[in-house]
Amino acid sequence: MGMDTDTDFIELDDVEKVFDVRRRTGFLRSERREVRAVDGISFRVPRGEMVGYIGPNGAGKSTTIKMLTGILTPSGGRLRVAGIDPSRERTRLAHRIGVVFGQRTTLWWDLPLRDSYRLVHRMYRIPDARYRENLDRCVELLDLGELLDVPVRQLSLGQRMRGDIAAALLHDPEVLYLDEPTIGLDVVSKAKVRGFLRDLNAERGTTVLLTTHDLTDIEQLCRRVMVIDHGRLMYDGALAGLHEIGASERTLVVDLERELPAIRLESEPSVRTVKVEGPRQWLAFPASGSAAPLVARIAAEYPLVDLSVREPDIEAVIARMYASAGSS
Ligand SMILES: Nc1ncnc2c1ncn2[C@@H]1O[C@H](COP(=O)(O)OP(=O)(O)OP(=O)(O)O)[C@@H](O)[C@H]1O
Repeated sequence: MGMDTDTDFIELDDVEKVFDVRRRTGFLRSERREVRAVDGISFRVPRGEMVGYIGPNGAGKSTTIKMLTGILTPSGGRLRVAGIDPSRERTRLAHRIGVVFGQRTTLWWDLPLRDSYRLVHRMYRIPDARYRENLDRCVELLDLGELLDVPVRQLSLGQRMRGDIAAALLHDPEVLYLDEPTIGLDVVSKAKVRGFLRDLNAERGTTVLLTTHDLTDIEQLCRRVMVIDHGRLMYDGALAGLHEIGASERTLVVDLERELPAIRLESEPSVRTVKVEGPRQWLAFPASGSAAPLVARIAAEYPLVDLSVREPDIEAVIARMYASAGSS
């Protein structure tokens, strides 16, 4: 275990996962089809990094995570986590990774949290002192004190999620895979979970791979983000880079005195009205240009009440990335 496992802590080289799907096409007839859920992905994650892994539904995120835990065996390519081939040594790897799926719990539904944790304690053969120390820490930082004796099924979604995160951390994993850890949570619970993950990463150096549809999670937690679509890596880099990709257009939000047909400016052909909602209209214009002449023209030709300029947000940027990938 030298430098290599630290810089290439998670290692994927041209990893593929192909599913054979049978589809019924008629009575007694079916056809076989290949679904390339992951289609040749390569990346490295150094120890201690917190990386966002994002993409639209069906992009291949869960399939990647399942291969990283050893639940699924890759159809091709090479994959290592902490130097371990996950599907070959799933049990050995299990002692070094933690997994949290936002959509389903790994806790025992009818048991109080405390009992679930005791089972985890035994399953992973965690030394007693270590277990107590980790449990105390999680209880304090995740605010679980009052919840320990409540059966899991009686917990709110946010409480359960915090309970799940604690369960995944009791055995001191070096890597944490989080699949939608803030899905369905209210604002306060989201903030709590994010704060906890940030501290965990900073204090313990836990490597985190985070899948989410909530880009605020990424904004607040990850400096690096990977975007996957159709099983391929579309982007791997700083979050700021995603902004740049989309910086080609800004939006002018115009409030008129009354509802009018979409604004059209003969003198500004590069401006498009992208949305009309009552007296409010949204106009997209090139970021390289100035908004001032545009504003002057609109004021001259339309009954203008108010306006504001909006910078592109990453949601829009990613949507556009997908749109351009789909049309190529
Ligand atoms: N066991 C399976 N058998 C057949 N096809 C599968 C299987 N698991 C996933 N797929 C297909 O592989 C593709 C990728 O699925 P995957 O669940 O990895 O996407 P995802 O990015 O996690 O999506 P979501 O955000 O909706 O969870 C999809 O087309 C999916 O239908």
